[in-house]
Amino acid sequence: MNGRVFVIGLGLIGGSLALSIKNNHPHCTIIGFDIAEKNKKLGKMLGVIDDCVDTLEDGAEEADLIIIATPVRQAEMMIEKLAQMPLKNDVLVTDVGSTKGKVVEKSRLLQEKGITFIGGHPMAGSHKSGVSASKALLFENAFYLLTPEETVDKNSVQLLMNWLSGTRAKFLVVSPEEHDLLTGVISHLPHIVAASLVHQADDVAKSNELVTRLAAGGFRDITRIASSSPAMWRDILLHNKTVLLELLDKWTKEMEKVKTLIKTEEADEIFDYFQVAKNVRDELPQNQKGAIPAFYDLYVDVPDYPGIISEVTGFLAKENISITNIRIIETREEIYGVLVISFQTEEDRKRAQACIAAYSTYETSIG
Ligand SMILES: NC(=O)c1ccc[n+]([C@@H]2O[C@H](COP(=O)([O-])OP(=O)(O)OC[C@H]3O[C@@H](n4cnc5c(N)ncnc54)[C@H](O)[C@@H]3O)[C@@H](O)[C@H]2O)c1
Ligand SMILES: O=C(O)C(=O)C[C@]1(C(=O)O)C=C[C@@H](O)C=C1
Repeated sequence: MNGRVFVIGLGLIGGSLALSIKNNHPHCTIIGFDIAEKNKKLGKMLGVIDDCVDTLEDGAEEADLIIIATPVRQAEMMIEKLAQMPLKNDVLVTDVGSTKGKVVEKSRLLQEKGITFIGGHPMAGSHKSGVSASKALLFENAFYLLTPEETVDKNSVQLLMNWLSGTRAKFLVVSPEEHDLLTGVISHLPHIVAASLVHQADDVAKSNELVTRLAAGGFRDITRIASSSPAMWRDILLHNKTVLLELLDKWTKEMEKVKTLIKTEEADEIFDYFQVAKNVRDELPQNQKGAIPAFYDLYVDVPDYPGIISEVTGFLAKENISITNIRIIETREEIYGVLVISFQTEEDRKRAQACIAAYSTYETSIG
């Protein structure tokens, strides 16, 4: 497709969408805008956008597709501003925000001007922020939720899906209310719980610094998402207030139930509690992103000596396997460490596992 795409907010999601659109529509022009000058420069330098503009007006006026990719309260402001600007009659406006109710409500300002708005939410991401973390295939196999109002015609929805086909995501139309309930359960509440676990550990660490040194494996897995952007999550909680207050009530009751089981030492019921959770968790689809992180981690048990990281990355370099992240978790202090290497695709992870097995005797696992 030809045309001009205007991305407002050059962060992880705006940048990833820009890359995926360019992949499938190489003849389109992608223009970027961000309140932070450095993000515009970085976006251009990394080839994520073709060009950038100084003002919202400069990018919006000639655009055929406008993507709002800022935190959700800023997205509302962007809609207000766009509704006061001269735009092309047939421009399509969409957003990527993690909440939909308030954004879609605000979009009626655009609809009153005859401008089509379709709420959108690619259901994959990362705890990393910023345009430098952008990936063209971040949304591959993930669900991409769309929340068009009834007044939006089907051709516009199809047109948006065509623009976004390079994401290789699976589109699903839901109402804004259903969206906010579902994401409240599988994304927003878990982020609150992850942050609360970190706060709790940090509190204990004030009197016992071993806590942070020992925090490995399980704690790191369950709290990875606590490293996400605080600005993004502040906005999400404020937007999805009603749903989250209800979910937090239910969560509190659930924790009370567990407390009682422990107090009364109900061994069989405690077993069942974990067994049911295990069954449900084990049945989650494996090959899709979404609630499952968009990075593929490989755990390598390595002896703890200087140069071990370059040794292992050297094996991977020989086979031309690129990595996106690497870190050591020290679970068994001074003897062995666990090297966690992240890859962009499942295929890269499999190749890496075979490569490490060929070059060394280090044990690997996929966590
Ligand atoms: N991170 C995820 O996992 C994820 C996944 C799906 C959807 N989302 C949603 O996508 C949106 C963006 O998240 P992200 O992870 O890309 O965040 P990010 O912090 O990486 O990027 C947001 C960008 O918006 C810019 N920005 C903020 N206010 C602005 C304004 N008024 N005008 C122009 N630019 C502005 C920031 O400078 C930043 O570059 C959020 O609404 C979030 O809810 C995030
Ligand atoms: O994988 C992560 O780090 C994410 O938190 C991604 C995640 C999620 O909760 O699944 C976060 C918020 C978005 O709205 C969609 C996806």
